[in-house]
This record gives sequence, C-alpha cells and structure tokens, in this order.
Amino acid sequence: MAISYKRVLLKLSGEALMGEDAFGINRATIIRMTEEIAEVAKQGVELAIVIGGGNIFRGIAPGAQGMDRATADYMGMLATVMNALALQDALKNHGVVARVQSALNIDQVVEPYIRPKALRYLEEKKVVIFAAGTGNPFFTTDTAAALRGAEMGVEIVLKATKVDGIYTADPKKDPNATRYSRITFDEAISKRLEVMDATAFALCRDQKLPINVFSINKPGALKRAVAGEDEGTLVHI
Ligand SMILES: Nc1ncnc2c1ncn2[C@@H]1O[C@H](COP(=O)(O)OP(=O)(O)O)[C@@H](O)[C@H]1O
Ligand SMILES: O=c1ccn([C@@H]2O[C@H](COP(=O)(O)OP(=O)(O)O)[C@@H](O)[C@H]2O)c(=O)[nH]1
Repeated sequence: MAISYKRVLLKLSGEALMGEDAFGINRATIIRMTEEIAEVAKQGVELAIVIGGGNIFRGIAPGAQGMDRATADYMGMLATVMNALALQDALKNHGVVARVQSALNIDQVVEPYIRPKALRYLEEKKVVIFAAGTGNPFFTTDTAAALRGAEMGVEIVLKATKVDGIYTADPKKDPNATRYSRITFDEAISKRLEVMDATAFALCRDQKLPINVFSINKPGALKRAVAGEDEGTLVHI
C-alpha cells in the first residue's frame, strides 16, 4: 500500500484511552493502539504524538470542583505526562523507540521540549511523544497538537478520538446528525462544530495544516489515515 504521508502528528485522546472504563488507562485499548502505531512507525512514517489527559483528570475531577481554573489545568497537563510515559512504555514493548518531551520542566521524569532535538529524533525515526500540552493553562491538547504539528513541519494532524469523524451536530446528542467526509476550516469554525476547539482549528487553518478526524476504536483507521485514504473526516483549506 502506498504511503502518502512521511511525517504526521497523531493526537490521541486521553478520554478515548479509557475504553469502557470510567477513568484511567484501559489495557486492551492501549495495547491495540500501540500495535497500530508500531505498524505505522515500522513502515518508516515519522510520528510525533500529542496525548491528552482527560482519562486521568476525569477520575480526580470531582475533587477539583470549584478549584481555580489554572490550577486544575496544571493538574490536567500533569495527567498527560502520565499518559505519555505509559504510551512510551507500551511502545517499547512493541519494539518501537519513543522519546517523551514535556512542555513543563520535570527534569527527573522526562526531558524538556527542545524543538531541534525533537526534529532530530523524528529524522532518526524515533517516535516523539509531546507531554504537558502547550505548557499553558486555558489551552487544550488539541491546540498543542496543532502547535507541535506546525513546529515539526508535519503534513497532517491525525486526531484519533471517540467519534468517527465530524458530524453536522454532536452525534451523542443528535441521532440524526450526519458525518462529513470533507469539510473546510471556515465551515467547521463558522458552524461551531465542537469536535475540536476553535483555537486548534484556527492555528491549523493559518498554517495550512489539514486535520483528519477518525475513531480511535476502529481497527486499521490509523493506517488508512496515514496512507491518505478516505477515513473519517478531512478538514482542509
Ligand atoms: N459536530 C460534531 N461532530 C463530531 N463530534 C462532536 C461534534 N460536536 C461535538 N462533538 C463531540 O466531540 C467529542 C470529541 O471531542 P473531545 O472530547 O474534545 O475529544 P478528545 O478527547 O479527542 O480531545 C465527541 O465525544 C463528540 O460527542
Ligand atoms: O496546553 C494545555 C493542554 C492541556 N491542558 C489541561 O489538560 C487537560 C487534559 O487535556 P485534554 O482535555 O485536551 O485531553 P483529552 O480531551 O484529549 O483527553 C485539559 O482539560 C486542560 O485542563 C492545559 O491546561 N493546557
């Protein structure tokens, strides 16, 4: 099968890593995801990954109620560091070398984000996992994906999430919603389709960086998205 993309940024939803569980990392889900990532990495595709933290943060969210927003956001960013370490470990078990770089300095645990070093890792065909989002509160890991994607000069952002694409309305609330196979950034932003936040959409639009939204639960979806095949929804200029 022909590979269309040489360098991609994969955004893995933290919440989707929960699988059927209420919170935390579902073992079967992370193993399956890791197998798919390993397959793509072994084809020589340069892979940068941004991982979310919703799965861990959700477990502690009741205790964070009424908490200062910025403090809660720092907790969320730390949750993404845990997911990044879990993913690095799982990839290692599948023979894939991965490096974690964090936007927040936690020197004893992970190396800090250094752009040229990350680029070098990619050239060496090591998977680079970006932890701690953008390092700033009031942002999301989707925005971190757009930012790191632009910095790494990737050809596309692949968003693996709970839904299998972008719908005319939130499919969890509206059973009549239909899926787009392609949509422009302007349309996605003006229709306020909330599958991704507006900051992330706007950053990708300005950098002319397409986004492919697909289901994390659909076997083979990542491979098809990397091959440039019709999978989920493609957001384009
Ligand atoms: N128009 C839409 N199309 C698809 N999903 C939507 C839409 N509007 C809202 N959603 C919701 O967005 C969610 C995915 O976004 P989000 O929770 O931010 O994902 P992630 O955890 O991957 O960052 C889905 O659970 C879906 O219910
Ligand atoms: O640049 C960032 C990225 C993430 N977060 C925090 O980390 C949490 C986890 O990230 P996200 O919700 O994007 O993860 P996902 O939805 O993919 O599980 C967010 O809710 C924010 O509180 C943040 O403050 N700044």
